[in-house]
Amino acid sequence: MDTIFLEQVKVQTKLGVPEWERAVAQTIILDIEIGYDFSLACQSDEIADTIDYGQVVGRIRETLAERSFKLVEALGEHVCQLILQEFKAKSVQLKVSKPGILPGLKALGITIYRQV
Ligand SMILES: Nc1nc2c(c(=O)[nH]1)N=C([C@H](O)[C@@H](O)CO)CN2
Repeated sequence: MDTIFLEQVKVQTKLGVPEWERAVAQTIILDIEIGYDFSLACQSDEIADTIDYGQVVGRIRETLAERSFKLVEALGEHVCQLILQEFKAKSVQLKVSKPGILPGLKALGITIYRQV
């Protein structure tokens, strides 16, 4: 499977189990691998034949600015479904990192894989 990767995408969103944590947006970091057959785009050289990664980042930032989640797991599922449904991706491998949450570690979070 061909993949498009987006590394260390910084996104502002309201995320956290306690209510106080969801009161203010915080920065989370996404690493995304999108599975898609872009062999047609390799031949045509047309953006219409692949997934426009700029559009993907824009939609993720837009939706996460509007939404609020308690769990990083729920946020991850939301992002995966957005990419699969809106961009017709075949699969999504996603890592969601929350930096600076616990003392003594750089970041924590989840990885999630979804495919159609
Ligand atoms: N498995 C998870 N554990 C925890 C989460 C989570 O989203 N998934 N979140 C929290 C809190 O939001 C914490 O990060 C800050 O108070 C705790 N555990």
